[in-house]
Amino acid sequence: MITLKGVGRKNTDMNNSAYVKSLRDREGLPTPSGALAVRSGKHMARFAAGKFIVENEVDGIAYNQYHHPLPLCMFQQFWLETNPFPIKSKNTYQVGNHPTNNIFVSVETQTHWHQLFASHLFLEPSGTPLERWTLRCIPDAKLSQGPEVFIGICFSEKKVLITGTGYAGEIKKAMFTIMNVLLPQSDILTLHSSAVLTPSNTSMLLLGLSGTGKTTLSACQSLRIIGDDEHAWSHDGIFNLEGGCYAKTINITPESEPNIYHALRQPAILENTILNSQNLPDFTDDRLTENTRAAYPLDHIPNAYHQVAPHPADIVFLCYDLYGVIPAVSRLDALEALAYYETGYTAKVGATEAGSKNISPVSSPFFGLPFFPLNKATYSDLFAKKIQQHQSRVWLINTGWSDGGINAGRRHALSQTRRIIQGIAEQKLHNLAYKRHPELQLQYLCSQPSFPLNPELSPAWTRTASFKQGCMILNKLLRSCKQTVDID
Ligand SMILES: Nc1ncnc2c1ncn2[C@@H]1O[C@H](COP(=O)(O)OP(=O)(O)O)[C@@H](O)[C@H]1O
Ligand SMILES: C=C(OP(=O)(O)O)C(=O)O
Ligand SMILES: [Mn+2]
Repeated sequence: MITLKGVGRKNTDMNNSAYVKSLRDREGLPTPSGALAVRSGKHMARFAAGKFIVENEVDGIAYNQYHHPLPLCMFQQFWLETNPFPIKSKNTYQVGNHPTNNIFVSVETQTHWHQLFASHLFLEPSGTPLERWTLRCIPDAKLSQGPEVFIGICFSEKKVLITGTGYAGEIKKAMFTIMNVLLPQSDILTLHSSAVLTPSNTSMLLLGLSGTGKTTLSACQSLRIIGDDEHAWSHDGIFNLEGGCYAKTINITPESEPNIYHALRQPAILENTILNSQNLPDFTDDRLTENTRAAYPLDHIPNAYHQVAPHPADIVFLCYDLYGVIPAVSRLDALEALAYYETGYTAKVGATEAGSKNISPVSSPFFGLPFFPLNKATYSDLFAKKIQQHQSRVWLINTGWSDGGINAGRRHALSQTRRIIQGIAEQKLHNLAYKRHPELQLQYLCSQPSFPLNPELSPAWTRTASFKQGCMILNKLLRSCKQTVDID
């Protein structure tokens, strides 16, 4: 019998049972820390092109390259086609850590490890749900007339169907997409962000597309993690939609990211990490994928905060700037904040989306367009209203490339970014000296003895043609922020 240590306090029974059954059925291997190493199969990244939403069921869906319309009868047919596949495991969870603004989802999986994933990422039911959904995940199913990978959402029958992919991230992101449709109907803004509680008992949100640092920066020694990826902002504060984290593990070390590294213990899942002959994970090995992932309950991070948190005093946009034109940290006024929120300039990094192996600049409104299916005005208007109502300060942090950009510069150091986040949380950045950006007009923090920054935009760099070219592209994006433009 396998003994369990360090199990988080939620979903404990389900965690234990799915973990043990997964090992029993040889779905994965136990690593020395007790984490379960599994492989997701051919697809090891989110399928960006493949989500379908049944048509004519919800007002305001903006169908685009991420969300395609599907007739109800097709969805029903696909569902029936998965009936012959044995369901190994079934359990019900809550999505949304709020007594009333939540939904219940019954998760049916073909493997125990996908159920274990659901038990880490979702919550034990305790509230009163707005709706009750069913999610079926059958990686082995090949639909007769469907695409190779199918992620379908049907609002009338409250069903989600995932076939053709075993990448566990699809499970959580499908539920996120549903929450992004349901909650705004009650004036609740949903955000692709991590969230932390600051020492002054306010919350801080960190919005960003995949790879910009949400998970890493939320797992920090001095701030309390609320969640690493999906949050909602309601009239009573900020709450996590999830109950666990889904962290990238490539090149992780106990020194670089101690909280996350130590969270990789029983019954965490390691997805697509290669093990050595002693079953020890080799986090440097990217032969399977660079997008190696770990899923674990929120309680695996010390001092996690499980309540509805106070309204955010500070909101940070994390941007992975390839051009090196965005300074380490800038403060945005309300108009700038809205423009950057609607534009979501950043880069796609690290193969989180299938097909995006190389880094490319992208505009992804709300820092996550693939998960926000409603008309853009829904999210923009709510964002504008909330920051105005709660007087939240908005910051833009570049976690990407500094002076010289990706071709000639270096990435902003994680230690410096952490120091900036800490400075914001402790309200130490307000009274420092700022400069006006020569091309983007932002007010950015300059290096000063009480808060050294290395590098700051150097005058030599700002005079170059490359700098001006990068700024021109970004300015164009910001001006055309009403429409999505892929600029690669
Ligand atoms: N300055 C920086 N800020 C944040 N992350 C950084 C920085 N420099 C390097 N990184 C690395 O970038 C990755 C960010 O990934 P992650 O936190 O998982 O992003 P997200 O949760 O937004 O998808 C991590 O591997 C982290 O170590
Ligand atoms: C799981 C994901 O989240 P992130 O990469 O933002 O952590 C994803 O985008 O597929
Ligand atoms: Mn993340």
